[in-house]
Amino acid sequence: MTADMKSQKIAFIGGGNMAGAIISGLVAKGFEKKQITVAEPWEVNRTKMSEFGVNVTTDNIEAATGSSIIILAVKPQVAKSVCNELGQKAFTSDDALPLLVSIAAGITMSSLKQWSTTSSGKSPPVVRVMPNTPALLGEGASGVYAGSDVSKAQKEQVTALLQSVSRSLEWVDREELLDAVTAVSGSGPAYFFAMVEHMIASGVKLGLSEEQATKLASQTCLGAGKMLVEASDSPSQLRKNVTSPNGTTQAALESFEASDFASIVDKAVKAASDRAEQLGSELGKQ
Ligand SMILES: NC(=O)C1=CN([C@@H]2O[C@H](COP(=O)(O)OP(=O)(O)OC[C@H]3O[C@@H](n4cnc5c(N)ncnc54)[C@H](OP(=O)(O)O)[C@@H]3O)[C@@H](O)[C@H]2O)C=CC1
Ligand SMILES: O=C(O)[C@@H]1CCC=N1
Repeated sequence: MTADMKSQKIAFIGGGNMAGAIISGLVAKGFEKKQITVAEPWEVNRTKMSEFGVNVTTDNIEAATGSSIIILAVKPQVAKSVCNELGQKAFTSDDALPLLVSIAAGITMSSLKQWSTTSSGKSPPVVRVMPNTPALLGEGASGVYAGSDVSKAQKEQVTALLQSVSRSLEWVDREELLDAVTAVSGSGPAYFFAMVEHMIASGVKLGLSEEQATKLASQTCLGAGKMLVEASDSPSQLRKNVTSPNGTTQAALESFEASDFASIVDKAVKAASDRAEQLGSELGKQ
């Protein structure tokens, strides 16, 4: 972490799953616990957040006031009311407004800026980030898009923040590409969890104990993931390396293909991307 980041006050508005994953990663990477404040209405989540040693409050304005970076970590459906509240009550200084970093799926930069406009007509610089829950272990993948009024220093701060929790950090130059990021890596962990759930169920049907099947399938997912990231071979070559001619893997892959595996995955990823776009347009009209 840079010395500059150590002096920044960072507020999270919403202390749920994704905020918890990011905060856990930040604390593990040496961010000062006292530089982070989480505003969260639900006591159960406040207790979880306070276990990280960070400041916790129920008051969004208290968390946001004096912070140079405000991370909007509420559900998309709540983003408008929170932004309105920040614009009207937290962004009162005539000085430069803090950086608003939204992780909400689909919610567009123009909605975020419009909703958080102050009474004097100013809106904060906004960065949209699409992280994922492996941030919890410092193994996240994040996509980022910055508005044109975000300074170079602010981009560097966002990079430092996200690099602490993400192995892969991709800046995109068109906002709509964040819907693709959401569909591939934001929602992506759930696809692998679902695949492992099915593999465990199949292993149990074939006679393994649940514990054995869980350990074998989970470690296989981890091992394959590490090979994808660390080996120089492409995913396709790695698949070929496992697939002996007329062997067991070929039998399994042919079964996948008989159900049009590529089309199943393509439709699912497109559905996630479409839903992100739809959330942005539906909620943007409110
Ligand atoms: N989960 C994931 O894998 C990912 C999520 N995201 C995005 O992150 C955002 C948060 O998702 P996630 O963490 O899963 O959701 P959660 O519901 O777990 O967290 C949101 C938290 O915000 C709280 N909240 C509700 N209203 C307010 C308010 N007015 N002020 C402050 N806090 C409030 C909620 O409290 P309560 O429960 O009491 O309503 C809840 O604890 C979403 O916009 C999502 O699109 C992005 C990438 C991945
Ligand atoms: O399911 C969702 O809408 C959020 C965004 C990406 C992952 N979870």
